[in-house]
Amino acid sequence: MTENEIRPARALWGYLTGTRWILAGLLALELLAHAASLVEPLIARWVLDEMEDPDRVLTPVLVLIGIAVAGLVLAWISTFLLERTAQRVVLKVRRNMVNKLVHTRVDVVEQHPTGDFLSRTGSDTTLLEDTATGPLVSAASAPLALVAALALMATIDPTLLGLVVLSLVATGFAQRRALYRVGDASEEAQEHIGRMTGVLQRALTAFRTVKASGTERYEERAASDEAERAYRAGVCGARAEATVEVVSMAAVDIMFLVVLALGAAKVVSGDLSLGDLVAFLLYMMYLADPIEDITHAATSLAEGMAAVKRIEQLRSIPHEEPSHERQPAPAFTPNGGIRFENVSFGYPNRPLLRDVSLEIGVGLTVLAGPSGAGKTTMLSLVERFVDVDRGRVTLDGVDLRELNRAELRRRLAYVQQEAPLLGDTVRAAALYGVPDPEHADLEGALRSVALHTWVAGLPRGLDTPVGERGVAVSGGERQRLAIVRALLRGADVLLLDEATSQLDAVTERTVLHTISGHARAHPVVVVTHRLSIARHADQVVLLVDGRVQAVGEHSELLRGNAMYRSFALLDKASIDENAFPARS
Ligand SMILES: Nc1ncnc2c1ncn2[C@@H]1O[C@H](COP(=O)(O)OP(=O)(O)OP(=O)(O)O)[C@@H](O)[C@H]1O
Repeated sequence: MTENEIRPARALWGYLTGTRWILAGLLALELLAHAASLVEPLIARWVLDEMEDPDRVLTPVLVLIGIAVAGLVLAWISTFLLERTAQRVVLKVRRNMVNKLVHTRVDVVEQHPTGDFLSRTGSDTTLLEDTATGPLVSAASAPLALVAALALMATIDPTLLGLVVLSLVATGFAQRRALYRVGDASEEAQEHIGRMTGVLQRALTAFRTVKASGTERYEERAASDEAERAYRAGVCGARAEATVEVVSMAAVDIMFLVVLALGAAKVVSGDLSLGDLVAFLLYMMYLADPIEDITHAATSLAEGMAAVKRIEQLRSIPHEEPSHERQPAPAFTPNGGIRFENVSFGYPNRPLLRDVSLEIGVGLTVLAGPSGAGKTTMLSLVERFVDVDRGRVTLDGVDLRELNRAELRRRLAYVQQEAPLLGDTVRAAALYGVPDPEHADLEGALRSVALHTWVAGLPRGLDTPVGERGVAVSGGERQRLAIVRALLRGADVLLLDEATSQLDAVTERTVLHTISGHARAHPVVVVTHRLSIARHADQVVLLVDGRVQAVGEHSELLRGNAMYRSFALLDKASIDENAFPARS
């Protein structure tokens, strides 16, 4: 066995922790069932030997019936337990995968196709269900049953047994290659199913764009191409599986015929009694069962191992939380805040922030600058979605990398650029991630961003469904609901990434007042292209090409920085005194 085969086998063994005793019990039951079947030919011989005496034949017949009934009861119990155990194993693996996924790093999730994650968690684990218990028990019990049957056959006629063993070994060799093909084909099929899910997931997420671009056919083709590749791999696997099965069946048939011919000759020559030949042939027929079980177990395990490989790849994604983090975080002091100290950061093969130093205290800080300058990345560093390459970012003087990540994030409220809504209803979306939703002033927060009248007009008020991904809500409403959620978190620091970009001027004015009010007691960082808010900022940071080009008040930058002035001129509201009242 190569390391590539041993690793998934070891992983599968790991999944069985906690259910191994049940499996051992099931194995015992299975062996009992096999033992019962093994005794049957002996009793059949007993029946044949007693045929001439009707009084004595009744006992072996009754024993035969008793064994058959006991076999059926055992079969029911073991089938049920096998299924239940398989479900438990799959549940455990799914929980573990979900845990891995939600606790992994942001960059891992953002760089990996979502559909593939979904497919591994859903469809690969379903495949595991067929492997987790039944084939494993068969793989352990069937060979034992086979050996026991062979041992009993040896007591009848060693020459005939030699023939049978030879045939079995030859069969195993003939099936080997086909079994590898079953595993490879299954892995390939699952790979394509993952890609198909990815294509569909992407298309359905941007469904309006797909419709408006008239690209339904393109997306359809992309998804059905992947479905077809999965089908082709599946057919290839089915072919290999059929080969494995037929080789087994042929082996059993050929063995039976050869033994029958040779055995009959031996009976004629007087080397073997008729009863012995019948018993040997019954064992031959009995052998068909464990051989079929081994064949099924081998093909199921080949498919299961392919699924385990893909599950393990997902389970090996890195966890976000390094162990060295200190906890708890120091208490927030009003004079504290965030500080970037000579920070440099780059994405793989793409240097971005260069020697950024910046102090963000209580008050409103606006991060402005051209697209791609690194503004969102600066917020990502504060949230520790990514970590600095050089320098450090501190909160209240403590390096963020020394803080417990969960504790750090509890102290931050963040609205990401697309302001997605999570939660089924308006209420759930507004209270998502709020630590004490019972006591949150939802009404007041909605009023502060001018959403209260909108909510009052909804058919079911706060309990109105927002639709998947919040599509039943307009862009501006979504952004304001996201701001409500951030405000209600009661965090020390508020981070807003383009959170007002879809608001009309009047609504924006109300929201900016709320944000400015919040900034009187908290550090608030706003990333924006719309400089209307900059007039009210305590400091505006102009970030260009990953460097801080200028820091100052809006009016200072207007006077002293040509690039900022050109941005502001294009955004008339930022220099129009009447756009909304200036900061008092
Ligand atoms: N996860 C990532 N992996 C690789 N490159 C990234 C990643 N995230 C952002 N970038 C790149 O880093 C640069 C800065 O991105 P960032 O989102 O920080 O800019 P920004 O100033 O917020 O831009 P915008 O104003 O357009 O939102 C961009 O060129 C972007 O392509």
